Amino acid sequence: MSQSLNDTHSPPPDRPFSVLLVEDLASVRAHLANELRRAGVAEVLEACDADPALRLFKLRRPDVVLLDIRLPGTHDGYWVAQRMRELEPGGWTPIIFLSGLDGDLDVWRGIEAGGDDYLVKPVKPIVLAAKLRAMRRLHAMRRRLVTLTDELHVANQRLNEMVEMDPLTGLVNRRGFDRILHTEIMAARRDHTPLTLMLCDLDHFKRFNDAAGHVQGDVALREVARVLREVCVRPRDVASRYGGEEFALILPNTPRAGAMTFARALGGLLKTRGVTHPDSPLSPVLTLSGGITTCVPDDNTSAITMVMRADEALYAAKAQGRDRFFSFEMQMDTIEQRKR
Ligand SMILES: Nc1nc2c(ncn2[C@@H]2O[C@H](COP(=O)(O)OP(=O)(O)OP(=O)(O)O)[C@@H](O)[C@H]2O)c(=O)[nH]1
Repeated sequence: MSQSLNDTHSPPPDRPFSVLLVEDLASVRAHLANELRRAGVAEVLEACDADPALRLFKLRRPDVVLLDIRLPGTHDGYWVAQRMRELEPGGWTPIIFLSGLDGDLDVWRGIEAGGDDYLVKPVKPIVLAAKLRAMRRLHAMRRRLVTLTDELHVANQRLNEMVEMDPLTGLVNRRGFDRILHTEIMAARRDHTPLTLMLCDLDHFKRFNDAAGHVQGDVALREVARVLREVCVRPRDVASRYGGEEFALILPNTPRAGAMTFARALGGLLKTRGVTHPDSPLSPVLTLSGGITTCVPDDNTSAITMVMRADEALYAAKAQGRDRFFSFEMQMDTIEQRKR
């Protein structure tokens, strides 16, 4: 929506009102320029034929164009109006045709070519002033509309962000996670690149809450979120709050070995932060366990299968003593080797 209105051709909002006057006869041009200034136009840009008119239009972005139909050279005013319209896709600078011709067909051709109004020469000052007033009014309304559209666009963007944001931690929430994981699976399938999903769960967090209280629990969750944001250094890495004290990391273009290095860095950084755990049988500071799955997605890969695999690996990490990361695929490889 904003794209169509707020095009690059829109003049800056606080610029004085300007008119581009395209007229080949110097005496008529001087007279009209004078009348325009008397009518309150701050800047009158003057051109005598097609090329300088288009150059000025591109460069100075006038608010209104007064355009003579008959111009010297090969191009007439209709042609100039069409080029002007092409130069501002989505934008709309009012164009008023000027001509000694007053046939109905000329009016028709002028409007067809992209004109908004038509003035027959010699132009009466009072008529010129009235048309300008009308165009200025339209111009002001359009500016207001552009501003409102911009505001609406910003508000919509903010709303979209809020819909996918977890309020406690500021991380992407479950809804955002679902969307992004789906997108990244499609991208990795297309590009044949490895995608890693890591589910992390804080260890003995119930005991944390029970001993320190929920408010301190929330503080700890925010600190964990900060750590996750810090380790997600690549632009497409995403840290999300999957639910409660569970977090999910989506790491595009990350093979198994890279995922393990990442997990070690994450566990190490969380320990360095040293969030005191008041009642953990494992460690004096908060720790987490993680389940990892890595694959180059194919037609059978879905968000559900990836989450199930990461969850299974997480369950194994918890069962084996917590404060560790397990990879679903590495576990599978080990099982396969044992079978042989
Ligand atoms: N403070 C706080 N606590 C939360 C929030 N969401 C979930 N929790 C708590 O996280 C705890 C999760 O407990 P469990 O699922 O039993 O897991 P755990 O105690 O961490 O045990 P393991 O995962 O087996 O190590 C519960 O006490 C929840 O109340 C939250 O937003 N804030």
